[in-house]
Amino acid sequence: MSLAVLRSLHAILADAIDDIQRVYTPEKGQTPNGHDREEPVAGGDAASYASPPPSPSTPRVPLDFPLLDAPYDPNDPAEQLTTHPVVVGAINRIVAAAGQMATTVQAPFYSLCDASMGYNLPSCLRLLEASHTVEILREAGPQGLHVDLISQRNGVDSAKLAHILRLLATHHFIRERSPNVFTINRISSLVDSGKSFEEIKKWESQGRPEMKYHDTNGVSAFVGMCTDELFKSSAYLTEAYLLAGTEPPRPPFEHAFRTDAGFFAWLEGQGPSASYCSGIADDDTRTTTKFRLERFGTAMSGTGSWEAPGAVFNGFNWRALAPGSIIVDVGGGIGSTSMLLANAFSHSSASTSLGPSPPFSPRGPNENEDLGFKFVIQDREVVVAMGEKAWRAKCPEFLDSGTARFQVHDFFTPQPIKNAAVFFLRVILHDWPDAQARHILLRLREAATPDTKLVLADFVLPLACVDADEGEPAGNGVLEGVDGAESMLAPAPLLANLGKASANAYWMDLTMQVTFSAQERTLRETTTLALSAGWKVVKVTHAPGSLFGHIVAVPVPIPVQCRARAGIGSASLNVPSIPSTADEEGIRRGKVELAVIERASSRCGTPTFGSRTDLPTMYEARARFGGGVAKRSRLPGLVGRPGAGPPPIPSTRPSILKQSAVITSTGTPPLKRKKPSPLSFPTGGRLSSPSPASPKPPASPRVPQPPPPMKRRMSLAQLRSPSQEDAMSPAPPLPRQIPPSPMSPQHPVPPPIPPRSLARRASHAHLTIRHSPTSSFSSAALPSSPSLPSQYSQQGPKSSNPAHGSTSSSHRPQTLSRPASLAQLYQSANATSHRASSSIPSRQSIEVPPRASPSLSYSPCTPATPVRPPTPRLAPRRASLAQLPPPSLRKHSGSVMGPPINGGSGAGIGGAISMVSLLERGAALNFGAAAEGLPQEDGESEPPFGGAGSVLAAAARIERGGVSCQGSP
Ligand SMILES: C[S@@+](CC[C@H](N)C(=O)[O-])C[C@H]1O[C@@H](n2cnc3c(N)ncnc32)[C@H](O)[C@@H]1O
Repeated sequence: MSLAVLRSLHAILADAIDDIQRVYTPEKGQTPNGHDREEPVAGGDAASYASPPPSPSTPRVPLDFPLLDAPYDPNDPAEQLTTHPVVVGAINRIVAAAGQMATTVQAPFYSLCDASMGYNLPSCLRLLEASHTVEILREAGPQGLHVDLISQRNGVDSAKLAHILRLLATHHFIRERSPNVFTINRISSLVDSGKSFEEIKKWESQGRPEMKYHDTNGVSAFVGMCTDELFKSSAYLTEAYLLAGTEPPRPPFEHAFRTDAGFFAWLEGQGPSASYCSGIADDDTRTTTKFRLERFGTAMSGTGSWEAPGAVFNGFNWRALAPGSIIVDVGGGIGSTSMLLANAFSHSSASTSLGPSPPFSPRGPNENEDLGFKFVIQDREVVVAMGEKAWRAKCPEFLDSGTARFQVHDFFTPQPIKNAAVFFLRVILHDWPDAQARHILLRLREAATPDTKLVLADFVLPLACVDADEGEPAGNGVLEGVDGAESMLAPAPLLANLGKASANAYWMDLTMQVTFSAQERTLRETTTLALSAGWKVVKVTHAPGSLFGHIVAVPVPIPVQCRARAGIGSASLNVPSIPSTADEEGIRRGKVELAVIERASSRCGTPTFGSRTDLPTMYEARARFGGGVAKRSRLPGLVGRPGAGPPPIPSTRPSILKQSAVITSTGTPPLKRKKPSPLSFPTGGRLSSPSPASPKPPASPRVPQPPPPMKRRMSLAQLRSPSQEDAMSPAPPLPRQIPPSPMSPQHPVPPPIPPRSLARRASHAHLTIRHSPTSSFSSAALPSSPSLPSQYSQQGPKSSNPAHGSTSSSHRPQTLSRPASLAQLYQSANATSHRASSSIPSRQSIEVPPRASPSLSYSPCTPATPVRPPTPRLAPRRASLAQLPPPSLRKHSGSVMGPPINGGSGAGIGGAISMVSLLERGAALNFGAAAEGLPQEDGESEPPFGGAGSVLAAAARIERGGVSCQGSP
């Protein structure tokens, strides 16, 4: 069965690559969408402005997919095509299938290593960003820079830096172009602030390191923040939830940074200083909370892009509202979403003041449309002041005309607007634990009329399995009648949530947990939560390619027990916010809730996760209708070029695939039809969600067109492009001969690939030495030079019997731990893969090491790779893990395990726990000495985290200050 699954995954990969190729090299006369080139018909439905007409900057085809080895260029037409919906869908399937495939075949222990030692990845990434190595490499140009020269500039020890950069290169974040010479690539170039290295150093010397992030797209700040305070916070998950025993648990962040001030209060300077780590000068501005606060603000500047462009318009049928309806933007921040809606549905006289128009003819709903909606944007005082200022500067007409107004309001207190048509909450609930979130919803329910709608905009986490009982009694019925609930992202054998392709939403979920004790929610969770506060969810909408959803709910009676639990009397809903239940438990719970709110209250003046920090320009507002271009990127050196069009924002990964209500290939019967939604809005409005029956959207390579939402589990075959083509890009298929799997015997023999290709992940590395059992050859005799001597080039006998390679441990291929050589192979494999384009290595390319041969199977270096003469040196052979008995593992784990090699998962940091901080502080060196002076953990001195194993106990000693390293995150 497993092989069958692998073949299915392989077919998904091949098919997805075909899809991409069709977009990048469409047939003559077609746009990359596969549409005939024609002007879209001006019309009234969503599809008509879902895609603007092709602009002069329409990419010329054929194109090739962007190179991993070249810097990211958002203005590159090939890069822009990556947001094409067919490409997005294909990418998702590739990421999901490849991730699942790798995890299926990889030795389980290595998967564990990838996850539990993956903490090295954010660590190295942080150093890359903080040492401004990306800027140094950008300035060095495409030839790259030797690590010694990088070291001379950024001051990081050259020998250490080489290994750090190599780990990053092994994970494809940078490139080792030749031995110890590194360049940036498509990924690391995103971290480029665009500032010159000298400039950054000058700011650092002036105590203004945050200047590096000013006027950037926020990626370098985001990476800095994630790999610093958020990474360290996550390491304390176990302390917070298991060992500390506090009720409710304090967020892991507070354990990591030894503060109870709350994340934002701490950022704002309350609580202990962040820079008391030994070895770091107290006045090093790079570790102060001021620096981190500034960095946070910049990091958040791009989070509006979580929401797929145009999603707010398709997430709710705004046109079904009565003219003059009142829309309350609860916790609306500076009112960015209201601004978009006001532009669309209220008098648009302000639009001229919003900046330049996009280069295509706008046909957004703001044209000739004035439904006279009124907007009330509620937030905390300090935010309201910021919002008013921003609107005054950009579109005072809306304020002057009364179309929009700001209102200071604490959403934990009774809602003052009693006649709202819509309460709109964008990324509010994800900031709060359930109790507080329920409280917010109850306050809105109190003020709702029978016709009031609640619209929640947040990530909607899918389950990792099929939600088979949705809507059925066994599933407790919460999803019964929820329009759109039956979506799933992928059929078997892929995970229902598209696995690794959806990772980002789950990263975000845990980030909300570790910083605020908050969370993203599944639809089931949100529906249950809403129901407990008197709201029945009736509809959920996702934009294609996004897990960010819009959830619509209508008022229903509040369950009695929820009124009691929340302190809401049965006679009146308008009650104090503290639970008034007389019993002790009620009082205790009330105090706990207040404590959570107080701890979190400091965030109210600060941009928080998901908040938009800029008002949209008219350009962006209109582009959002187009669904493809949202924000003018400020990527350094690459964007903002005169005349350059706006780059697309990177789309949120996951793609919702097209609906297909048929029996799946796995035999799943069609689920029964849901009851009609209680939302009785008339359909056919211009902003209604696209349906399969909608006219086909016009072609545009620049602005992706949304496929209809998928509602049913589909068969594997339907997952493939034809289903998407039906919906959005009816490209006449290329001669679509889906090749048989290259693994199958019938598959045509692909071009030969040199035997040195990294075709098989042998034990530990892709390096295999063929040696004779009788030979005394061992890696000890190998040169340790980063490059291989040419005489070691592929002279050895060809593998003839793959089985030979794995017969017994004594005949196992021996593996080497020579990072430079590994990198060299990586490079050659890279070259190979480029040559081979998208072909998947065939069996012919899989070199299973045979039994021994005294020769190495390496081929010569590519001409581009400078080869240094070998420096023979004794190199201890890294034993195959399988050869080592468990005690060796324990004793010599450091020498057994190599760094995770590509092909494994992303950096799982969940397992890092307190190890991280210990290693980070170098505290392990001092455990013994420090522990001597400490009281025993026998009750006399209680360990801070309730006692633990040795590492945790050591961590506890550090916490008590008993260890000489006073490290701090
Ligand atoms: C993640 S932001 C979302 C802002 C806005 N909805 C958006 O989409 O950009 C959360 C917002 O909740 C606001 N907030 C936090 N606590 C609040 C409270 N007790 N009452 C009202 N607003 C609050 C914050 O000030 C912040 O603007």
